[in-house]
Amino acid sequence: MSEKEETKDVDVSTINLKKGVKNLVETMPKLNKLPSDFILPLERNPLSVNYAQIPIIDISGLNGASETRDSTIGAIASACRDWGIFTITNHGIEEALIEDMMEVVKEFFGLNWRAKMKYASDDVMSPVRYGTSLNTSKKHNLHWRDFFRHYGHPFQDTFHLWPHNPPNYSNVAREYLERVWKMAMKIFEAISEGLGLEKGYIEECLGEGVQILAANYYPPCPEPHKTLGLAAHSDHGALTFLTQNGVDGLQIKHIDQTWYAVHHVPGSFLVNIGDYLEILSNGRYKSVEHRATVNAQRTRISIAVGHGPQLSSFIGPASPLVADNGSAQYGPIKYEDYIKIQQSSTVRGKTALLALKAQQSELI
Ligand SMILES: O=C(O)CCC(=O)C(=O)O
Ligand SMILES: [Fe+2]
Repeated sequence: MSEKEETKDVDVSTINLKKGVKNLVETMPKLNKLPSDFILPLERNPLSVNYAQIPIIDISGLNGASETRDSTIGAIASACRDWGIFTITNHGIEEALIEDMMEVVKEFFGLNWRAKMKYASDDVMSPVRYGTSLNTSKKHNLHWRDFFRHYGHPFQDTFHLWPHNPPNYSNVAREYLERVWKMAMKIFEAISEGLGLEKGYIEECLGEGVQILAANYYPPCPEPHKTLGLAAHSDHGALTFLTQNGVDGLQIKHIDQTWYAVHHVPGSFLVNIGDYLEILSNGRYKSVEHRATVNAQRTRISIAVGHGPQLSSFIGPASPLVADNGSAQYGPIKYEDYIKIQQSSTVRGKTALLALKAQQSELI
């Protein structure tokens, strides 16, 4: 290849980009240079960071005798305070179900682009949504990711809208999401108790609640050190449960402001704190900023399931925790409005939450 060809930018039209990065790498198998739209202003090579030693918690202790239960609640409370992310093991969801879920997600992404584009939407609140990058309706640096999202619990509202292809997708996803929801409620009980609240406090705040599944597909990338699969952000809900296909790529920004890579232990879930839990705890626990890196060799697939309050509810700190702190640090805001603000921004990080906090401090 001549010098000129090597330095030439790859021209990828907007139309082609809307079909996603999976389609891009498949239609341009010789692509060895990252198209300039994907180059992100990164301070340093995102692939050069160290692994974090995040806490690993055996949550079967929550079903044990009171001493074991208390020490498990204590471990969860410390992990929430010190890390905002932890690994849970012995959670009771069979590995076979997690593998089946990964398989149907993989099959969904394997459909041709026309089948997936049926679910394409620029509306961030669309109950079922396929897309690429962050927000294709707005101009911004692109990310090396295709995604597919839909609501889970409460199932009666959207189950009929989930994909019918692959044929077993909706049944497998339903079983998976029901089990993850139950597991999340158990952890919310532990977190409530760890915060000194009644056991059922958080679950009650959630009302009917909302569960959102995000499946992310990161194909091999020609220059992975110049871009990201997903830019730094925090999740808007209370807790997100993440599993992946055996390929690492998640990174977190620790309290010391350093980025660390996170290893996923097969069969476990990574659990991370989102903005709603930071708000509810009146800032005792902080949502963890995280991002996804990509690599040159292997496709990475992750499945993240977020849990938050029902969309119509007004969110704010738990009153017993406001009494302790003296004043409410955040909100109130309708949860649905918060999601719209957070999801529509092309500059992520924790900007939405910081704006909510700043707004509140002006009122105090
Ligand atoms: O792929 C990952 O590891 C992160 C996914 C994520 O942060 C999300 O879907 O919100
Ligand atoms: Fe996330």
